[in-house]
Amino acid sequence: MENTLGLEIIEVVEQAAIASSKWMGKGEKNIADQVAVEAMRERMNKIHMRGRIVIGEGERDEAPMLYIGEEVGICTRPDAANFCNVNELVEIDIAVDPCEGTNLVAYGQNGSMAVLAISEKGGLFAAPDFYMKKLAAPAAARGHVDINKSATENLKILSECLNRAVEELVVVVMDRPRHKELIQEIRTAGARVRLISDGDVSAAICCAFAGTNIHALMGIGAAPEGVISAAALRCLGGHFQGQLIYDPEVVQTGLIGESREGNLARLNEMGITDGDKVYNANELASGETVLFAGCGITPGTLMDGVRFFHGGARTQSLVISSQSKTARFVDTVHLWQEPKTIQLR
Ligand SMILES: O=C(COP(=O)(O)O)[C@@H](O)[C@H](O)[C@H](O)[C@H](O)COP(=O)(O)O
Ligand SMILES: [Mn+2]
Ligand SMILES: [Mn+2]
Repeated sequence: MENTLGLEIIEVVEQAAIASSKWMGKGEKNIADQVAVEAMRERMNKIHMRGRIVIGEGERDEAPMLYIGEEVGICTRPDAANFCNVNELVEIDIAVDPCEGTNLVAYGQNGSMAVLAISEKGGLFAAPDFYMKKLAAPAAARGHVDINKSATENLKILSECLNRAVEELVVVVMDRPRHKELIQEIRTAGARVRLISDGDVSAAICCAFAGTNIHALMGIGAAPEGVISAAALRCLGGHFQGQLIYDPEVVQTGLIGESREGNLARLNEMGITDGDKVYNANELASGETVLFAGCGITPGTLMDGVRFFHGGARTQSLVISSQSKTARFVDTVHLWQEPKTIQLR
């Protein structure tokens, strides 16, 4: 799967990032999102594949493009037989967030990316549009930290696994009222907190890279983003656990349905009978082959944002593969005109 898709999915996230970054700092989050969706979909539909969106822009009929269940790729077209040997192609599932951190783009802040994860059919957990309690940490702490333990206990374990004092640990937490106590607990334990307004996918992935000075992600963010983060961390061997949150009182912000009971019933309808189950990275991204791709829209810890120059743009992407066990940082110069000289720095 990697051989045929690797380069193409880089272009998919690059195109989404370039389109969205044109709206950077313009205060128009919906447009920054919409153009990313359109660009991602257009490039995706040029790939020789039979893809299906399992995490996308919303349920069928509610979002017109990249909606859950939408089929993408040349080989899903009615006239596919003219282009592809349909029976030979592996069916793949795709989780997308064409603009992860729409507010960050709209307000010109760091940390937004165009992201996607791919696996063979059934290889990604089709997370409902709910919230998810998340715990991400470096590979050295995988299986040692535990989402069921307190933040204080996990910080002590992290400190042992990483061989650094709790005071030397940095935990990313989304700046939300629901995390007031969590933030206090982390600070009391002695660790330092980096509060982010949006963009917890980037924070989760940073945990798996030494040198980012991010050692854990704790707290509640969106469930679909949890699956995309898990896909990357599964490939990198990092720690990721996620637990769906269905109680509106716990979340305190955002739309999550009317009641705890109603949400549990909705989960049941989707076949999720244990609403409290804790999923690890291998369960959220269980496929034999998993690929993650992300491209910076605005500058971030792992990747630079899109930089325009006269007649082109430069992007930085990250492609992670479970198959080749690689994390490739890809630096691309996109030329829209005949170049005279390519400016490297
Ligand atoms: O920041 C985020 C928003 O994603 P997007 O809508 O694609 O721009 C995500 O990283 C978060 O995981 C999540 O969506 C956020 O925590 C939602 O929670 P809230 O803002 O408190 O309702
Ligand atoms: Mn998002
Ligand atoms: Mn988004």
